[in-house]
Amino acid sequence: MWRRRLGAFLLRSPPSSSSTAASSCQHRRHHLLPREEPPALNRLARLFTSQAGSDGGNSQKPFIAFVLGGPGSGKGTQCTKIALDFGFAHLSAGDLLRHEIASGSEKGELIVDIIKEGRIVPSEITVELIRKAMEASNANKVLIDGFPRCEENRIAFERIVGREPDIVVFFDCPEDEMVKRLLGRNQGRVDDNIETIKKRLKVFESLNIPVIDYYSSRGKVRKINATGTADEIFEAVCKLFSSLRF
Ligand SMILES: Nc1ncnc2c1ncn2[C@@H]1O[C@H](COP(=O)(O)OP(=O)(O)OP(=O)(O)O)[C@@H](O)[C@H]1O
Ligand SMILES: Nc1ccn([C@@H]2O[C@H](COP(=O)(O)O)[C@@H](O)[C@H]2O)c(=O)n1
Ligand SMILES: [Mg+2]
Repeated sequence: MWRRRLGAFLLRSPPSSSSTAASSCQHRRHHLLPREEPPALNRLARLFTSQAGSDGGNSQKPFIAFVLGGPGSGKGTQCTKIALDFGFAHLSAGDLLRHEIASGSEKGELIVDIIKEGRIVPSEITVELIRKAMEASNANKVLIDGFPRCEENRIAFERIVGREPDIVVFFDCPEDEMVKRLLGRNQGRVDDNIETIKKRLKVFESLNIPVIDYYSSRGKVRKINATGTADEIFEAVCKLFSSLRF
């Protein structure tokens, strides 16, 4: 448990200020269960689910949701809410890369240059960070935010982790809205400037859309209209997650 908490503390984005009780999901499947279920309930839940136990024990394969969408479509914002309401571990590929930069490693120096250019970091690096984070979280349901960004990412994940996602959530947002949001983000990110944003939008169209098309052809994509307020979008997210069996 401590490993899960430490992992989550290190690897999750800080909760957004909009993640209030008022904005939490009206449809959520946890309404009848407290978030930290007592041990007896954990054991009972485990008997009735195909996945690992709700104490986070990941002795079986976790439920994996890839979360995709253009830059600024609101992936991080919605993942924070999903993690809170549905008990998912939230692993953001971008946050893991930024964490590597902050560590001062040699790899970090390479990564920061790539992020400034809006390009994609070599898949071996990103997948290894995700693999380790999944292991550290020991979670039975995981959101992998901002991954895979290209076919190379996708193939490397399948090879190294040995899994496909259970679902792919796609936040569909018009470009002008994404640009507006990114320019207003104000979190000191090296890629939140108009030059990098233009490059990221091109990379999204040319490399990420084909991955979404690939998963669509496999029936895994759940598209969500990402316009409107974060709370309005979360209503649609809640309908989706309440309908899932994990
Ligand atoms: N529905 C919304 N309406 C207006 N602003 C939003 C909405 N959702 C998120 N934002 C804001 O837009 C900015 C980008 O959101 P967020 O960081 O969640 O996007 P993202 O898809 O994770 O972007 P990136 O790919 O760059 O990490 C943030 O400042 C966030 O607070
Ligand atoms: N799979 C990924 C994810 C991210 N990157 C790089 O990080 C930048 C920021 O990512 P966000 O998810 O926080 O938007 C992104 O533009 C890429 O440069 C990556 O290479 N591979
Ligand atoms: Mg993000």
